[in-house]
Amino acid sequence: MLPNIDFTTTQSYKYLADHYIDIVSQSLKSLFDADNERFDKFSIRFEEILLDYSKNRITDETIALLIQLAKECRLNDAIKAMFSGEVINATEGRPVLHVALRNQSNTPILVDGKDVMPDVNRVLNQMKDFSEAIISGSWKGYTGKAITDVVNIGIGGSDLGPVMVTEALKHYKNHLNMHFVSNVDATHIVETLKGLNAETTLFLIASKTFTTQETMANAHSARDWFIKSGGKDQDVAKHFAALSTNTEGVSKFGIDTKNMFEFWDWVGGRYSLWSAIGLSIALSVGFDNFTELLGGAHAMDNHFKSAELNENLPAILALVGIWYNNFFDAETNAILPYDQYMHRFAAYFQQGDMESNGKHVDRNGKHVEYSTGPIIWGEPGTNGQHAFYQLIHQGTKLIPCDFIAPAQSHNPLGEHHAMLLSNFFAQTEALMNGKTHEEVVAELQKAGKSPAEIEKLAPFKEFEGNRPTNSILVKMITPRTLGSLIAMYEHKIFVQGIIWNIYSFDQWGVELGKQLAGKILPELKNNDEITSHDSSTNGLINQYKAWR
Ligand SMILES: O=P(O)(O)OC[C@H]1O[C@H](O)[C@H](O)[C@@H](O)[C@@H]1O
Repeated sequence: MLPNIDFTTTQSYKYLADHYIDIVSQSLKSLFDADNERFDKFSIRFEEILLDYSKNRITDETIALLIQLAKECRLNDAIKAMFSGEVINATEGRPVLHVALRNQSNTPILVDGKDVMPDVNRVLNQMKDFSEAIISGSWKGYTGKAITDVVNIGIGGSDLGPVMVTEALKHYKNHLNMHFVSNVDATHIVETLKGLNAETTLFLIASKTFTTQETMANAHSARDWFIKSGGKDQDVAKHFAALSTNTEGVSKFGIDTKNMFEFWDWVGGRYSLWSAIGLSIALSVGFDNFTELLGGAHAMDNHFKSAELNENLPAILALVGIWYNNFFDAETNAILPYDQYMHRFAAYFQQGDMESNGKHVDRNGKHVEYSTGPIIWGEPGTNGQHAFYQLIHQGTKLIPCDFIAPAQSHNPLGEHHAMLLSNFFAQTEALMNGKTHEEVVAELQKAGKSPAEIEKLAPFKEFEGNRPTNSILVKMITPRTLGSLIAMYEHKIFVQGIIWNIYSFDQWGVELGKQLAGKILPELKNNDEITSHDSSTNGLINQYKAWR
């Protein structure tokens, strides 16, 4: 059982509310001036990851109170409940065990009294054999040729994780061409299949439920394309594999269950890249690298379970996030990787975080009186700097940012990496220090501006500063480091969900739109005028019918 505590009724919450009044008037700059130890105090090293959270609007007292808050909300009991396979996803009646998928220590993890590890290891071995056969070319297509192209068909968690990781680890990629089709918009599959050869193409149908409309539609279209291109029904087995929990659905579709890579209902869709859903990753970078990715995540799991809260990366990130979300009323959190390979990282955690903690009902089924999950967004640096950083620096909204960068580039080329990293360092410094009126005036004087001009221009050129950031510097983006980073954010999301007293592992909010689309689809089959909805929806449907 998860604890069930309204965090706003705790002692520490009340202290934090008072403490906020104290902190809100202080500048980050003055906090640094007052404490030489600040970086050492507010940074944590884990393997080849350094989290510097000193550029946050916090003091020793803030952290102590936030840790007390986590304790009052019985975070440690919640962590134990997750790792021991308790049914913590209560509204779906399931345990939450993505940690079992990367449990390289192989310690037993029980679900209904049965150790899940033998099944986890069996599927990992199946993935190993299959990926090795495809990569080596010993697996032949229906005309005897080796596979050259892999198309993963899936959406949401069955797409975002594989896309994000295969992009982030592109440096480790082999000769296979990877493609990802998610959108039900035919453009996605049509454009992807252009130029592909059915004889050398492998389709992975990735769907936990094997009922998702978009994925099923794309899978059927892929199969039709395969048959039209010359493949026969009996050849499907050589070109289609399924990654799913739904054996019946898979065989109904016509995929031999020998080509099915199983996972289980205790793996949430947005936590599934570690499962059979990660087969496209194993194909793209090889099984050894996939194992390294799992190893990095497992190391982070162990850290999360055992490190004291003041040295615990996911816990600290979560608590500092709560500080802004619930005391400063920050609505969003930007994730800004200074690494081109990680260009889908923010998009990945849009689902990871927003589908997990975008909830307004607490664990008692009551409407919460406080703010829960933040809006997650972001783009890789430095591109973001030339697009939306203006608002982060000078807008009216407080946007806590996570800056992520590798010290070493996979592509050392001239001064590029030093230039990239100089931006990474400069941005967090600029956001913290800002630029005072005096500094602006001095600069304009130096540029030869007249006093009148200076007076006019100065307000626009000033920066208030005091904008908080976390810096996450890693040695290099390797499969292991990436695995650790992903697991770090997963556990951050978990900690926040525990404190907000919400269920982070269901996603009922995506159902209503699906249901209504299911009702509307038959109404689009003929040209009859539609009157069954509100006037806006009727008007839009009828205009669509007139124009199509
Ligand atoms: O893997 P599937 O069963 O096809 O589900 C794909 C996606 O569908 C839903 O919209 C869920 O909200 C997501 O969490 C899930 O990842």
